[in-house]
Order: sequence, then C-alpha cells, then structure tokens
Amino acid sequence: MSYTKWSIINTFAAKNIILVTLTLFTGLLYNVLTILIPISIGKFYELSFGFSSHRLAAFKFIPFMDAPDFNSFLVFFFSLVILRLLFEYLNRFGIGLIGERFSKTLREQLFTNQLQISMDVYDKKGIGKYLLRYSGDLKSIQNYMKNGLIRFAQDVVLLGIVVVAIGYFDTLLGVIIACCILISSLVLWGINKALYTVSLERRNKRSGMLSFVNTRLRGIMALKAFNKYRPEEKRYQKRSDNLYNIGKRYVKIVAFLQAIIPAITYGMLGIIMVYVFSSTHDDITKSFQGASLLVLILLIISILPVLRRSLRVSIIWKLGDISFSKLIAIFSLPKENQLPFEEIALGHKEIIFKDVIFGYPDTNKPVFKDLKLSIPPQNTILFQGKSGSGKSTFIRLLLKLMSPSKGQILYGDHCCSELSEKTIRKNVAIVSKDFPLYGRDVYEAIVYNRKEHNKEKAKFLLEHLQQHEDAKNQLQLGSKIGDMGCNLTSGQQKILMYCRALLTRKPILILEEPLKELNTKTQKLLLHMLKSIQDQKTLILLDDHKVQGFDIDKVHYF
Ligand SMILES: Nc1ncnc2c1ncn2[C@@H]1O[C@H](COP(=O)(O)OP(=O)(O)OP(=O)(O)O)[C@@H](O)[C@H]1O
Repeated sequence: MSYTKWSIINTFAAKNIILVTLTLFTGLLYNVLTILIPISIGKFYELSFGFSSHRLAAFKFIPFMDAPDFNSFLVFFFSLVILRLLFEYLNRFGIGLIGERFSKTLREQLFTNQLQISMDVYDKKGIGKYLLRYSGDLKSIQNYMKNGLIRFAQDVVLLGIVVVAIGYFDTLLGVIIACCILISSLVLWGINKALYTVSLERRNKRSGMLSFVNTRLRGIMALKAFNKYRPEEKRYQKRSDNLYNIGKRYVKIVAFLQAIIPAITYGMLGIIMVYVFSSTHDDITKSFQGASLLVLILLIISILPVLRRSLRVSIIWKLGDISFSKLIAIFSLPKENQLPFEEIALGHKEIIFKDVIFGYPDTNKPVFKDLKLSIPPQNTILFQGKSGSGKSTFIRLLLKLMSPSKGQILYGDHCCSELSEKTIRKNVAIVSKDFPLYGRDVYEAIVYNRKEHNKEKAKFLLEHLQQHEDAKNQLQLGSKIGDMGCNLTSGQQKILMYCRALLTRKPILILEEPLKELNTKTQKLLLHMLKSIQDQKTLILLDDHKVQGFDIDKVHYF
C-alpha cells in the first residue's frame, strides 16, 4: 500500500465521519453566533440612541433579533452568548478529540508497522529506532489536523462570512478587505518557505541528539568504566551548540513572522479607516450610518484574531508536512509477513541451503558465498565456526529475519521465499544471546500468555532446570528480571532462555553456545533433557568449538 498525506487524512476522516461532521457543524454555528454578537450590538446602539439603520433591518429574520425594548434585547443578547459558549465548547472539544484520535490511530499504526519492518532496516542509522522519538512528529501532525485543517477551514468560512457581511454594508470595503487578506497571505507564504528549510534542519538535528543520548545510555557502563565523561560531554556540547545555532535562526524567522502578522492586520485596519473616513467626508449620501459603522468596526475587531491565526497557519502546514513525510517514509519501509500465514508443520522437513549468497547491506564482503548444506529432520547438527564466521547470520537466515541475495533456503519442498515469516517461526525455537529476554517478571519473559495451566508447566520446568543452582540464585515466576534481563546473571538468563524455548514445544530448536554460562551440574541436566528429545526434534547447535555430550549426527564447519 502506498501512503500519501491525503490518503492518511482521508482514511481517518472516513472512519470518523460523524465526529468530523459534528465538529464542523458546531464550528459553523459558533462562528455565525460570533458574527451575530457585533450585529446585535448595532441593535443595542439603535435602541439606546434611537437611530435606525436600514441595513440592520435586514437582520430582522433572525429570531428575536428585532427586539422591541431593551429588556427583550438583553434576553436575546445573553441567549446568543450562552449558545455561543455551548457551541464553542462542543467545537473545541470536537477538534481536540479529532486530534487525540488521529494521533492514537497513527501511533498504533506506527507501532504495528515498526514491529513488522524487515530486520535489515533496523541496522540502518536513524530509521530503525524511529519509534523512540516519534512523539515530536506526532505532535506536529496532530497540530496540522486540528489547527491546520479543521480550525483553518472554520476560520476561512468565518472570514468569508464576515467579508460578505462587510460587503453587504459597503461593497467596496468588502472588496478592499478581501484583497488585503489575499495579499498578506501571499507575503506570509513566501516567508514561510524560508522557515521550512530551517525547521527541517532543526528537526533532524534534534533527532540526531536523541539518538546520541540513547546510544550513550545503552553504553553507560563502558562510558563510566573507561572514564569517558569528558569526551562525551564535549561531543554533546558540540551538537548542542549546533542545535542552538539552528534554533536561533529558527526563532529569528518565527519572531519576524509573529511580529509582522499583527502589523499586517493593523495596516489593514488603517486602510479601512482611510476608506471609511474619506467616504464619510467625500460623499455625504454614501456616508455610514452610526449603527452600521459600529457594527463594521466590531466585526473587523472580532475577526482580527481569526485573521492572525489564519495567516500563521502556513507554519503549521510546513511543520506538519515535514512530519508527514517522515511518517510516510517509515510506513513505506519494506515489511515482513507480506505472504499469508499458513499452519505448516516444518519439523519433519529437511532444511536445505542451496548455493546461498548473503552479505549485509552496505558491505562489500559477503558472509556466505555459495553455501550448500542440509539438515535432515530430527537430526542434531553442530555448526562450528570462530567468531565472525557467520553463525548469527545463519540463524537470521533460518528464521527469515534476513533473506539471501542469491540461492535458496528450503524447508522440504517449501522455499523460504514463499513462506511467511510467521509460518517459519511457528516451527522454530531459539536459545541465543541475540534474542534477549524481556518482560516485567520471569513468567512474562518465558511465557507470553497468562493461562493458569501454562503457569504450572512453566513453574515445573523452571524449578527443574534450577535444581542445581544456589538457593539464593533460584528464580520464581514472579521474580523481576529488570530491563532486558539486566537483573539476572548470565546463567539465569540462559536457563530462562531454555525455559522459553522448550515451553513452546516447537519441533526445530536452535541452540547457540548451548552449554555456555551454565554450571557443570546444570549442563549435565540439560544434556540429559535434550538427549531425551533428540529423536523428536531437529537440534541445530552453533558454537565456536566442539560441543561435548550431545549425540551429534553431523558437524558443519563455517
Ligand atoms: N548488521 C551487520 N551489518 C554488517 N555486517 C555485519 C552485521 N552483522 C554481522 N556482520 C558481519 O557479518 C559477519 C558474520 O557475523 P556473525 O555475527 O554472523 O558472526 P558470528 O559467527 O555469529 O560471530 P560471534 O560468534 O562473534 O557472534 C562478520 O564479519 C560481521 O562483521
């Protein structure tokens, strides 16, 4: 599916059509009421000073507008105020809700999308960890939706109505005001173009800073152990200085924009005053009647904030556009599971690598060149190779976390490229440091659902595998594991990884460095356990040296 800004907005609007319509409708009502207030003050002027304006008489059709006395006028006036309050509240609530819903939809879509992005993208700088710093972009997109579209549409309608109303009192004045609005919009459009470039630069620098901090926090132990405070502080300071300089350029343009907008609107007022003054003096027949003039002035004053807001909207559009383009780039990244999931038992199939060529993107040295091998079902195969020989890459290919650039990986007669990732992974369990534990506690780390019978099995297996561990090191299902298992020893982590893999009862087991980190007694226990299931499962062992204790059918050297 290809995404564009408008396809995202339209899909959202279609799904929330009732909310959007009601919001626009309340907006229209509240704007009409906003205009009626200055008009009704003209009526007050008539009642107080006895003047009458034939133009104001045209508004008689509005219920209760043509109040015979001051008390009835007051009732009418306060009814207007209360109705306006009600509709403004509903309108603002509606706009806020649209913003919240839009941002909820996008962040959920973003999370789903982020989990589905293919693995090779995660290694790329920036994009892979985008979700960690999405909030700024979602905020400007939310603002785009709320203020750049809905409120702006309402404001344009209000300005349109007011210009028509002013034109009704005086046609030429209406035309003058319309022209002023048009010219100021064009001037501001030009200034905003400069703002766009600076904003984009500022965003990218900010993103870079977050990335920088994130990396330092993940590597905090090394940073402390090697006393790297000063160099890191200096690097951060340099980035911070750059960001400050861009920020300065940004606020310079924004300040100019914000100052020029009131100047433009006051300039417009000046032009209008010149026009009103000259028409009152030059042509006595065309002169404004007192009530009309008052209404005109009040109308103009009441739309000034709206006009300022509308003139400022292109900042919102520009910032929103930057964020939309980022979001669309993320949504358009290659994804996994594009093929339909099928429940296929792959445990009884031979796994074959046929002339597989694989190299990581942006590197010119392939990890595998014409790799040929086979893993018969229910066999135990050891893949032996020193560090960097490609053991982890081999696991990635087996799990379809990455795909070969040439050649084929087959599960029996099923080619990996024709199987969805989910289909393959439903058959394969793994114990490897590359697949860390996560969750609040041990139970969550080893079992994903919280059904009671799973709890019993998990408890049994956990106790069984920990029987030779020191009592103080024995974990319970409720023990906290810390962020990515940081509260656990490497031995505890390994035991939990075994629990996680074995509880899934998947037919193919990948075990990277199967006995490392475990004490001798636990190694023996595990070997005994794995041997008892060796004839039912395909065991794929990976290590940098010979693994003792297993009945190995074949050794493949990388
Ligand atoms: N994300 C990556 N981008 C580029 N090159 C990579 C990437 N991951 C691994 N490599 C390179 O691919 C080769 C194989 O790495 P791999 O991690 O598969 O080896 P390994 O046998 O698992 O090593 P170890 O036992 O130390 O984990 C190495 O030369 C490594 O530098």
